[in-house]
Amino acid sequence: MAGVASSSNGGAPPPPPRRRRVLLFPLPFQGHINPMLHLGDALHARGLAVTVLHTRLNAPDPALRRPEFRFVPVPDGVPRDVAASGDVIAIIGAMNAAMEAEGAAALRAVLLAVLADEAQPPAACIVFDANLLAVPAAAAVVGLRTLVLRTASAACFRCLAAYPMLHQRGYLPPQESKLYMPVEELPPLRVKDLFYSSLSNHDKMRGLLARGIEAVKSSSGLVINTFDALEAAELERISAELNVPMLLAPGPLHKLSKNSRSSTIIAWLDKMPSRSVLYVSFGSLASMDAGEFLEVAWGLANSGHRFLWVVRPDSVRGSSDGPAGLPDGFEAAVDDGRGKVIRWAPQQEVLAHRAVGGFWTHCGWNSTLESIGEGVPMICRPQFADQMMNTRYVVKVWGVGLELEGELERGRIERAVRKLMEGREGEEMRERAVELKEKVADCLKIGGSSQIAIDKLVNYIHSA
Ligand SMILES: O=c1ccn([C@@H]2O[C@H](COP(=O)(O)OP(=O)(O)O[C@H]3O[C@H](CO)[C@@H](O)[C@H](O)[C@H]3O)[C@@H](O)[C@H]2O)c(=O)[nH]1
Repeated sequence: MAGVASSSNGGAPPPPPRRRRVLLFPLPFQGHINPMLHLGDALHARGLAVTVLHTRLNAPDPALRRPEFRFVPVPDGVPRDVAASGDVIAIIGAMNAAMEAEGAAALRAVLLAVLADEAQPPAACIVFDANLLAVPAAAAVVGLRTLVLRTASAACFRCLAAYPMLHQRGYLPPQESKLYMPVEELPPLRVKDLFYSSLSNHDKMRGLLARGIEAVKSSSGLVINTFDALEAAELERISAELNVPMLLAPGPLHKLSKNSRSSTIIAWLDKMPSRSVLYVSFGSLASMDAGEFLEVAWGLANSGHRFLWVVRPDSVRGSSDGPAGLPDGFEAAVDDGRGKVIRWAPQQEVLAHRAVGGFWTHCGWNSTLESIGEGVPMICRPQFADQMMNTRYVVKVWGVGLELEGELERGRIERAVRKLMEGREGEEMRERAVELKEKVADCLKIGGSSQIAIDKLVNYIHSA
């Protein structure tokens, strides 16, 4: 009976389980840092201490830092010219080469120092981004268990695991004449939806992927930022086809985080009617040329709809010195206050705002999940990597968006905006998006699939 059983400590309640610590190591890009920090928020909320390793490149923005986490720098060794090139595959390659040098000595030294920190609870494992290839060997040497976080979809992981097969069977590299050919092994994808790299980076990409898959198989488990109701079939196929020790889908991770940012842009949205604003943003990496930028500006202005457009300082190729200039006459065309151009948005808060009725996105996986999580339908304009396959799922599988294909041209943009914001088709997409939002809410409830996945992860961490 509780409270009366005798015990060797004289009837005192048993001590609480020893607090444990989890180490997180994201890749130095916003789209990878955000989900890792959100995972950290969810684990911290379950009582775990969190230490975030970061390279010079991925030192999280001060606005994203959490006072309750510890942040520890790791030397990345990426030469400045490579870092400045913006070539993601080259940056990852240089980082892995430098980190793996001398048996990953620098990373091992950091891990040993972190493990030796007696002011912190004992470290139980490291969750690392799938692309950081030096981690498994370094963690093994210091006796730390590993888990891999994939920040893209389950469908994307499946596609990457199939990369050798896609080459052997002639789907890749993609040929112009076969772009619309279905990939029978990976429905509903077509050749044009596949993740592939430019030919110049092809061998690096192949090596990176092969080792990334090995890292998953040799770790204790794989965490994918997705949720069961969204990608049930893809998750099942991963379980059946790949020998992954533990597969967890606790997403959408941003919904497990209570971290929110305020901004003057929210006050602007507060003044707008419900569902009247199109939010336009292409993530943290995608860019366009000056001609396309002009077409986007006029397409938005001519649509007659309200919009909030994120133009990063490096959004227009060849203009990294400052924000791209808006075309003459543009501001006058929207001077009724219906358009706003900003350099960066608190995106999750913007998408959650009742005034936002649509999202024109590049379909990075975080943006896709953030839109789905708020029931906001999308105009999809993918550029590279997994964005084409995310678009395919948004349009064909979930029916919550339309694709803007072909050359970026103002008339085409205007028509797409009108279709989403005022057409019957757009309304149907919005209804389906709201249904998906409800599924997100279900998976986040106590007993929901995402919460169960986090429970399993916490149990695993405590099992050390
Ligand atoms: O003004 C902005 C623009 C973006 N974001 C945030 O930045 C992140 C962007 O992530 P994502 O939408 O995934 O785009 P990318 O930055 O392009 O992400 C890279 O990483 C993703 C996850 O692996 C991949 O799906 C993408 O293709 C890849 O380009 C999201 O959390 C956004 O909320 C803001 O907060 N404010």
